[in-house]
Amino acid sequence: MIKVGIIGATGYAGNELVRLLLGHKDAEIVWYGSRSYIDQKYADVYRNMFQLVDAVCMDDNMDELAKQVDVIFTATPQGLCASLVNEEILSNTKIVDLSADFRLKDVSIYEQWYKLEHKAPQYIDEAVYGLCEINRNQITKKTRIVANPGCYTTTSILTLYPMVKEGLIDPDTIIIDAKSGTSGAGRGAKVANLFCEVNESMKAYGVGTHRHTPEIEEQLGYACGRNDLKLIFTPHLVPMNRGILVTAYANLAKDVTYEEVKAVYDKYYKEETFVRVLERDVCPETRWVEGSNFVDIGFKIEPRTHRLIMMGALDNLVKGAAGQAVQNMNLLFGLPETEGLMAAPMFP
Ligand SMILES: NC(=O)C1=CN([C@@H]2O[C@H](COP(=O)(O)OP(=O)(O)OC[C@H]3O[C@@H](n4cnc5c(N)ncnc54)[C@H](OP(=O)(O)O)[C@@H]3O)[C@@H](O)[C@H]2O)C=CC1
Ligand SMILES: CC(=O)N[C@@H](CCC(=O)OP(=O)(O)O)C(=O)O
Repeated sequence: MIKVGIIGATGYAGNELVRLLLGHKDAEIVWYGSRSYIDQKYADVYRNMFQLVDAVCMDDNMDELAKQVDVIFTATPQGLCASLVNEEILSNTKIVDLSADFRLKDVSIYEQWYKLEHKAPQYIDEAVYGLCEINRNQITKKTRIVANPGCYTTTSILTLYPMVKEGLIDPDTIIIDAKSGTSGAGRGAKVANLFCEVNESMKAYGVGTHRHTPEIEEQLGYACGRNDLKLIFTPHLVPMNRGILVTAYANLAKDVTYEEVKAVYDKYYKEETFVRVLERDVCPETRWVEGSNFVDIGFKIEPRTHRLIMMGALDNLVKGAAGQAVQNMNLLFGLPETEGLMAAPMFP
């Protein structure tokens, strides 16, 4: 049994980790970390766990936790994991960090976009960017830190990656329009996320400045061998609980047919359990992936403007956070990658 500790178990991503790990046959949660609910029963914070979880919440003492568990998930705000991690911890356990602390390889870009001083830059190089479908060979029993990609970035990169990698689109013309449900903003109380502020409305935010922009640029830059790739990423907040929908646009680099584009997507994803390339003219919808670890992808060639329109949908709390983190844990311990993750999407 893999012993698991979760720092940030009382957040939305943390609760989703708990839900998924309860159904995992090789993992046992032994530490429900919290800042605000220490000594309170976890099931009193999240009543969906009534009679399923007896444990009380513990503090975020990562040094102590590292001695007790095989893997720690940090589902905490940006900067916290980097401020806690040290060599002794990493000699005792593995870390899957759901925040962005180890995602960007250039610390100055992290500090510029996150407006935070990075407290552990010495671990950035060894951390593996845990986008499993692309980097699974780098995630092994020897890996100590996995930087779990974010929700917008997972959707955007998986949707665009084959097209960029195979040169079907001009990467300098990429525009990503993304939409997220409100759980993407976390459970913490913020006026902007109150019911009346979000319900019956939609808005763009972080326009031209959203911190996921350099993460997508870096990863798609690797795909086309460029370290200067720039693109436009515009997120929107929509009044639903879960889900990310990405619609991405780019100029075609050459004339292509539907069959040629489909063949490229199939080349990368036909064998991937969690990436579903949809049938011709079917557009992904968040409702068809909700509660699951699937990413649905569709596309349309737009001949009038010689562009390709690429679409992707996933559940921000599952493939966009906790599900991908469990997928990474499975890889770290040599388990079947799909263990604990094969629940079908729920509907309605
Ligand atoms: N929500 C999403 O869709 C996604 C989230 N992520 C990332 O996952 C991480 C968690 O996000 P999310 O669950 O939404 O956030 P929440 O705000 O819902 O939860 C944050 C968690 O971190 C804990 N926490 C906050 N501050 C501290 C601190 N100083 N020390 C210890 N624990 C602390 C909170 O504890 P308590 O409640 O007890 O105070 C809570 O458990 C973030 O880095 C986020 O960017 C990534 C992809 C998607
Ligand atoms: C709707 C909403 O507010 N979403 C969050 C991003 C989700 C997230 O969790 O961020 P990471 O992927 O960086 O971990 C935001 O835009 O800041």
